[in-house]
Amino acid sequence: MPVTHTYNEEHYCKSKRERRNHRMKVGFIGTGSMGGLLIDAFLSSGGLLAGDVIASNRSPQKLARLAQLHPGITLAESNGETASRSDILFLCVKPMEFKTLTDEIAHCLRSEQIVVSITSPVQIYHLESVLPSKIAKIIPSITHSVYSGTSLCVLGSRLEADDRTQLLKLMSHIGTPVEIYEHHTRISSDFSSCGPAFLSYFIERWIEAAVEATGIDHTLAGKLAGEMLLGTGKLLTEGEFTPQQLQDRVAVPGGITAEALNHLRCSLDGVFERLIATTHKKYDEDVAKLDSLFGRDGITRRK
Ligand SMILES: NC(=O)C1=CN([C@@H]2O[C@H](COP(=O)(O)OP(=O)(O)OC[C@H]3O[C@@H](n4cnc5c(N)ncnc54)[C@H](OP(=O)(O)O)[C@@H]3O)[C@@H](O)[C@H]2O)C=CC1
Ligand SMILES: O=C(O)[C@@H]1CCC=N1
Repeated sequence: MPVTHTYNEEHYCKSKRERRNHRMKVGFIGTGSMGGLLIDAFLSSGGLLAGDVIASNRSPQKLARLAQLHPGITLAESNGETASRSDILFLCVKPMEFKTLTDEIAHCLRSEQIVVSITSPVQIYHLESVLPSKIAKIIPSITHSVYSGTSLCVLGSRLEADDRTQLLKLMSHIGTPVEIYEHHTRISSDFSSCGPAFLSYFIERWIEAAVEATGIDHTLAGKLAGEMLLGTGKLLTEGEFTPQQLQDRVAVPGGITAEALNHLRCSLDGVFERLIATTHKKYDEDVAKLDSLFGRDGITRRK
């Protein structure tokens, strides 16, 4: 694909030696909820220095707030500038905003750069069909704001071993990167990035019922629930318990937990099957809309 460099081309197309010595620049287009969170987390974890970051956003107010929070980051004049100056470029806009954005920045990108989509329905084949760069999809999680949780990594066909190492190393500053098959993006993301919302809903309903039934203080119930979730997470990861083993350890035969688990088994029958059907239906609809936006001609959909 022919590539035209519009932004100060000579300055940024460095010789190989210069490139080896220069610090990696990481760009973010879209500094809303998730783009902003990623910048915050990379900077506060020490994964990136302020001077490594360049960002642009559609509305300038969010960028101004970001600059106040993180003096030293570069605010680009345009998405094209962010694109052309980044070694790794995170696209942090919503799915249906991708096509407009890729149309805008395609001519500013080069083959050695890595472009990362953080949204699940945008497929590697969508981006590889319109951008000259190496493409990855990395689905982050709100849990990265406390340097926790998994980031789901799908690596496109143009990435080389060094690129993979570089991306996984970067993501490991704010969470645990895990490589997945692209066809498992939705189900994996249900756990890692939607999961905090799903579990919070479960906890919220439980707390409300507890307050209503017993008069326990709402804040106290929230603290008990949060600490319990944290401990359960540790037992399932560091503690090497499986969910089944945890239930067996807590539910002594004939005890209260065993009785309550029997109740949950009946009450939750079919809930998770319907939850998965819901997320996958929405995902399939979004992929179909993106197929139409990006144009299916010449695109081979990989399963
Ligand atoms: N929230 C989460 O926990 C997770 C979200 N994601 C994914 O992240 C993506 C972004 O979500 P989120 O951050 O919540 O959404 P937001 O709406 O908060 O952020 C999107 C940002 O993109 C900006 N934007 C849109 N179009 C352009 C453009 N052409 N050029 C520059 N900036 C643009 C918007 O600017 P403006 O200020 O004008 O609105 C906005 O700031 C979604 O696809 C979501 O699925 C992935 C994992 C977890
Ligand atoms: O694109 C996604 O799947 C993510 C998960 C949470 C919100 N958006």
